[in-house]
Amino acid sequence: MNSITLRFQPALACAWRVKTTSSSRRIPALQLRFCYGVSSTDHQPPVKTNIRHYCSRMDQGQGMLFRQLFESVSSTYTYLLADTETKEAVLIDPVLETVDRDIKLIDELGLSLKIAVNTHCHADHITGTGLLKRRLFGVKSAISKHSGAAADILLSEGDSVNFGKHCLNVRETPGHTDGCMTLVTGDQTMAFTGDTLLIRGCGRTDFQQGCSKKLYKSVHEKIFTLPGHCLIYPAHDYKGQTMSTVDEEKKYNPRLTKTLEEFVDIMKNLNLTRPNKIDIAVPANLVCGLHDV
Ligand SMILES: N[C@@H](CCC(=O)N[C@@H](CSS)C(=O)NCC(=O)O)C(=O)O
Ligand SMILES: [Fe+2]
Repeated sequence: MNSITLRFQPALACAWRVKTTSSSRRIPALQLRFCYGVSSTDHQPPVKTNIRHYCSRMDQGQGMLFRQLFESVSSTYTYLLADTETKEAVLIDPVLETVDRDIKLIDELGLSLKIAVNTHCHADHITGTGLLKRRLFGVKSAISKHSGAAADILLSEGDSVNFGKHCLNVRETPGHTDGCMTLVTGDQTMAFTGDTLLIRGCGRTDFQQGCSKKLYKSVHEKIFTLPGHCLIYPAHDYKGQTMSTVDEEKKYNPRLTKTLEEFVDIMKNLNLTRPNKIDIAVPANLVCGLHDV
């Protein structure tokens, strides 16, 4: 019997589990992932495991809706945030292939998507931003002004993305790319770190404008200075982990706990393969993803 896990996580609960007798059973519009997932230790090839770290977030009575969504081909997290009163919503890092899922959820929840924001110009997948703008009236795209990409809103340090009474504050965190940003909720309880800080890892620095020294400085000065309890939500996870905290990463991140010199050396020797889609994703993402859609 296969166990499949819905990677669509409501704010108050952990992941839902569904038992089925067939691996081909389909549940439309929700992301399914087999319990036998992919995991690896740092720098090691993936191995099969049934380990899952589920995401949970206590309702803090602040009137903010939050959903973490997963795209399994590129292992990308997309985040939906909204003001529960005004219904204004923001999507962080939407993926082209999951735009239908995102629109369906936005409709079901009665939300009005205002802004689709990318934490950086992604190299491994095409952003869903351009298609969302075509499909939903009034949506604006946003990205860092240092990314070199076109968007309706070009963000820089100290800017904020507002939705209802909530906001995301921009912290520039270059290193993986020049235009990487970390988006921090107004109350500093959540940080969307893109590829700058991954759970127990970090973004690679061997292409685009990658620079390991810059990344180290960004993490230490702009992320590790947030409150220790601040939740970390990255753009990717390849091991089934869904969230972390500033304190946890300061203590256990196998790369960022090292000295700068050791970190630079680790990053030089990652020996990762080039992302499969880099040659189509980067040019597409420089024009909001609307590249031969
Ligand atoms: N194999 C994947 C690409 C995986 C990869 O390179 N991930 C990036 C983030 S997407 S730009 C990364 O920074 N990884 C860091 C790490 O330590 O894994 C593909 O072909 O798409
Ligand atoms: Fe990236």
